Amino acid sequence: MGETIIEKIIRHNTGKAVKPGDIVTVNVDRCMIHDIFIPFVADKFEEMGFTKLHDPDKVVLIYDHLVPASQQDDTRHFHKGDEFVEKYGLTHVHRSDGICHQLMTEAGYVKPGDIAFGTDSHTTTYGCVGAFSSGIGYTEMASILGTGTMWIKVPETIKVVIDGELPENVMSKDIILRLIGDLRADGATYRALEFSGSTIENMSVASRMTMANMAIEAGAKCALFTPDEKTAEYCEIELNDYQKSLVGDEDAVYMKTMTYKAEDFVPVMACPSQVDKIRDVSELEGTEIDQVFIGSCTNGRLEDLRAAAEVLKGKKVADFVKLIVTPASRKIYRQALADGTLDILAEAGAIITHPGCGLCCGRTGGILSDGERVVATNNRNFLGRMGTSKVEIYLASPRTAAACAVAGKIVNPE
Ligand SMILES: CC(C)[C@H](C(=O)O)[C@@H](O)C(=O)O
Ligand code: SF4
Repeated sequence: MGETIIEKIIRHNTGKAVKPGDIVTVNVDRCMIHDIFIPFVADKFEEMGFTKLHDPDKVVLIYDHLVPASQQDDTRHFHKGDEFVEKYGLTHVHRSDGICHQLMTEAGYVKPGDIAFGTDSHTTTYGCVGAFSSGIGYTEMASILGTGTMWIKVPETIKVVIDGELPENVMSKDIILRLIGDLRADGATYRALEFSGSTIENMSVASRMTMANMAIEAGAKCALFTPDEKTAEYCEIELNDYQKSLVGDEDAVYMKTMTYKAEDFVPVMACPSQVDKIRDVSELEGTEIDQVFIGSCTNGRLEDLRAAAEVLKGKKVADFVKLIVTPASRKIYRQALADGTLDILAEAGAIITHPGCGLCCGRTGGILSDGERVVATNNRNFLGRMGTSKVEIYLASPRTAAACAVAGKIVNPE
């Protein structure tokens, strides 16, 4: 019988064919811990009685949520992390290079077909290169650090097929928002989302990353894209036979299949304060806004900044609106600097910040207060995430967000 991509990855890892519902132990190829959780992971690791890491090479520590510190207690996380690095010999450490999910594939830590875990819900992101990756808690992470293994229940797979050419003002963010609206926030709970079709094949790895990143907003355990030539180029590798085999088989068993025509997509937004409250931007036009945020592990990549720059070129951000732009990594920051993208954004009146999580989780720079409205390109519009609980967060694509910044209100990108 045929297999879905997740079933192939797990079979390759464990040496045994699996079916949904099986509980198996996998060898973890790479794991990621970020600054918020390192103190808890470190304490739990020692509490469990471990005295050395199973394999320091498999561990990546990234400071991103709290960098640079905005509250006094933040620095405690860095000190605790630095102690752990010293004591256990970690070598893959990033202290201000960007957001964890960007760095894990950008810096080459996760490759197609790998199994990776991270102490963050958006760890699903690495499915963009065809890896099985998922978020876990700090106790599970401590156990992985000591044993190199992790148990999982093999998920069922929902197949999503998208064919055709997207309208010009539509980005992959609009697709994943629409899908979350259709599935609802719990519609893919503990399932793998497997994407295919000509639209997906024509999409950049960066656009696939946006979609894999948000899979968790429908509850998915992971998202999977078949590795192809674009993936190989992005990962700077040649795909081996195993990696090339990561295609859902014709006769694989899927929980269900959802089919879309690319031409039918329009710019959309997730409205306050649920990720699955999806409306067409045209239904919301005219709603006044106070701020726009373009960044995060969802949409802080070069193509996102370029899309915003295309809209903002030669224009100005509306007087009363603050536009905050946060590249997802130092590499992206420097590329956007070198190719003039940041200059276009600065000229238009954007506030450009250091790479990191920044405003996405309401930490550094730009929190809002009662009655204010923000259009943002990140992945969650939960109550209180970017300021007080009376702030309204509308999630959108970078193209839509940039158009709103110019108009000072919600508008469709041209
Ligand atoms: C801080 C962390 C636990 C959290 C997550 O897991 O997603 C954060 O990254 C977020 O996006 O809300
Ligand atoms: S950018 Fe936002 S969503 Fe991504 S890891 Fe950071 S806080 Fe979480």
